Amino acid sequence: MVTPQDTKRVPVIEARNISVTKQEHQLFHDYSFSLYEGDELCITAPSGRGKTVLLRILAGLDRPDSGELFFNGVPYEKGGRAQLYKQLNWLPQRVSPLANHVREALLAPFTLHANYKLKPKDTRMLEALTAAGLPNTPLDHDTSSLSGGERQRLALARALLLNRPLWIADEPSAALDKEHTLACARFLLENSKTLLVVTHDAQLQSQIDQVIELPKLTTTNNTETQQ
Ligand SMILES: Nc1ncnc2c1ncn2[C@@H]1O[C@H](COP(=O)(O)OP(=O)(O)OP(=O)(O)O)[C@@H](O)[C@H]1O
Repeated sequence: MVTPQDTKRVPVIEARNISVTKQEHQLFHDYSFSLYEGDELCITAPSGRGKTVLLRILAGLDRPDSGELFFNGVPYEKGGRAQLYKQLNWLPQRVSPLANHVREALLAPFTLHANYKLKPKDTRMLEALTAAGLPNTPLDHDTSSLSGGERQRLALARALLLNRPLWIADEPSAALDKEHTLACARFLLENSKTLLVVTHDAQLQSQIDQVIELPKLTTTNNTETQQ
């Protein structure tokens, strides 16, 4: 939601007039979107409308067919994407444990040079697991034995350890029950400064400040508009 003050503020993430077609089906036409620092925003829409496609574009992982993306006013193509990657905790829909054991799974991002100095100690990792809803999980626990919901919570613990201000999460509660969904919402809200979530989950939506429905692309008089 854009307020009069927002006209002076620079969005953390801005998509300007993006268009995207997948398999001959246009998902976005001249679509614009802004996320401001401190926003807690949820995007919802019926299945297949393009929520994941949009999120991946905003997260700098895919490119639109046309249009521009900006991070703090800097075009993704001119350094904005690189700046975004330093600030972003990306929580994808399908979580990969990234390693055979919990400790290595949590440490995976810290093997990268950019994160190496932030490598957490065991005590910090155990605290993060507890905060993310996996208490009493040994660090040498085999990740292949984790359920889908436990994998999602492992990804939350990993994100917590990375300690970044901007969180983008795609269906973070997809494999969680009611109780864990509420805990997940609290966790996301407490640990992010700016939060963008895609979800169908009414319970998760109810916890988040703003909910926007992704507009449907309609065709009228040969003119396509995003409503
Ligand atoms: N890489 C791709 N190649 C071809 N088609 C794709 C690709 N990614 C997405 N699509 C198509 O784009 C459409 C939107 O996909 P997307 O995953 O964004 O939907 P969604 O709104 O997130 O749906 P859901 O709620 O079911 O996850 C779908 O029809 C999908 O098949």
